[in-house]
Amino acid sequence: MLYHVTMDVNIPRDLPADERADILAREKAYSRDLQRQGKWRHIWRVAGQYANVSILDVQDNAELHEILSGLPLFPFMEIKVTPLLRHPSAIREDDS
Ligand SMILES: O=C(O)C[C@H]1C=CC(=O)O1
Repeated sequence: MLYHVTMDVNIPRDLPADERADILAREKAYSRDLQRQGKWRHIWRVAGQYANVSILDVQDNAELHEILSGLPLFPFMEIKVTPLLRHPSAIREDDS
């Protein structure tokens, strides 16, 4: 199943710099691993915001929840999920 996910990040200003750097490094590795697996298909920065728009391709709601709640930045994110399905007018065969 495909999901459109928006992640707004809000890291507290008083988080120690080394802790922040550690979380960001773990977040990057976690996200890249899922991209290599094909589960995190797209990630885009939202211009002018510390936020991203992503497309995830996972088995079901339970797997999506497991992945999102495992994000190192999860405690500092507001996440919105929209489930997607193929549009009847879509012409790309390799995109569902
Ligand atoms: O920077 C972000 O948008 C938050 C987060 C999501 C993946 C990643 O590497 O960082």
